[in-house]
Amino acid sequence: MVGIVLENVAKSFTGKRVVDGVSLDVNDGEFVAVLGPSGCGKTTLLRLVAGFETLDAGSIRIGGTEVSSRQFTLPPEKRNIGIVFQNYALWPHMSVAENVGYALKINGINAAERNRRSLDALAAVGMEAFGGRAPADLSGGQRQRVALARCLASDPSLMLLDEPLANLDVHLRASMEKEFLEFHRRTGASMIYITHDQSEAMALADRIAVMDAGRLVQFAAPRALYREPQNEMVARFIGGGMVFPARNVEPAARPGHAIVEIFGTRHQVRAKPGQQQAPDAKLCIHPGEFGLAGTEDDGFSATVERVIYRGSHNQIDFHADAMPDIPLTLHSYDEQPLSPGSSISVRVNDGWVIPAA
Ligand SMILES: Nc1ncnc2c1ncn2[C@@H]1O[C@H](COP(=O)(O)OP(=O)(O)OP(=O)(O)O)[C@@H](O)[C@H]1O
Repeated sequence: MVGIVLENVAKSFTGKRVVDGVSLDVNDGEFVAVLGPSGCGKTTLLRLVAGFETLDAGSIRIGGTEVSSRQFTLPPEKRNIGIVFQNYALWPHMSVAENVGYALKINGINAAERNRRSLDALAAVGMEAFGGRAPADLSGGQRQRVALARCLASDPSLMLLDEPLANLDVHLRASMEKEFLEFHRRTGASMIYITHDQSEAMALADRIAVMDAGRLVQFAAPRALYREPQNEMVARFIGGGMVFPARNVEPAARPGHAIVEIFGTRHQVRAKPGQQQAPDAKLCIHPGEFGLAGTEDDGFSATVERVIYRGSHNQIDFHADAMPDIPLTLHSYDEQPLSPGSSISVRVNDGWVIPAA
């Protein structure tokens, strides 16, 4: 187990900054997901940590030892890291067991020991019966398990995973998520897991690093990212957050709260401690945080645009009558029949004032 420290890491390709001053501190044994839209620099960051790319600026330390700087790059094979890619990268001409034992062979580990460690690793991912098969005769999920076993066999202190579930169908992804958590618990290795799927990141990671255009925008536990996004991009990216204007922000008597005007009505929402009075702010609310107001509640007037049955709830798309251009959504658990054009009153159960930039 080792911690990883990235300090002001930068990388450009053909003059374009792809990773722009990223500092990140991954604790010993921590599971960190790196999340962000396509092209934001996630894979490049991972390749820098792995040692496949050289740094333009900054430094990377693994377990207290500097492995990359502007002047120096320790080669990947000397970093004691395991890497799992989305395309598994299994050798097609080798059996499953040979694939798992290959790195051990390269490292000069004798056949008996190699065999034992390969079998143990295959057993850990429930694939002990498949050692003699060719990778081509396995399903996608099984291949990904073999790729995990291969990592496990070489007993890395740090694992780098680049969208390892991207090629799997939705059911397999859910079962592989469990597999990763079990794998993490079992090995105690530090993990850096790249994904653009926020629900996957939320389900797996201790902390999530959200990247946008090469920069690290927020690094926090999933709950903190969801509840307290630091800017608009994170607010929208995580959990379908809606961002819209609030007016006349006043600090509330309750610490960590503020009273704001939302579509003409006053509501108490969460805010950073020390939130100042302000004429305007941006607010983040998730669909589950609005509710249909009862007669005794204060709500803002709105109009239903469409109702979608989602099994566990109805998704109600609507707009506030005060600002009809902003599309809003709430989840309703009542059986109350609503149809497009209905007038409703909407309660604000929770919300977050996005800190001013
Ligand atoms: N070797 C390279 N040469 C030139 N440009 C590159 C190279 N590698 C990556 N890029 C560019 O750097 C940017 C970031 O790429 P990167 O693969 O790191 O993003 P990503 O966040 O992993 O994207 P995705 O989720 O789509 O895989 C992209 O614009 C990409 O085209």
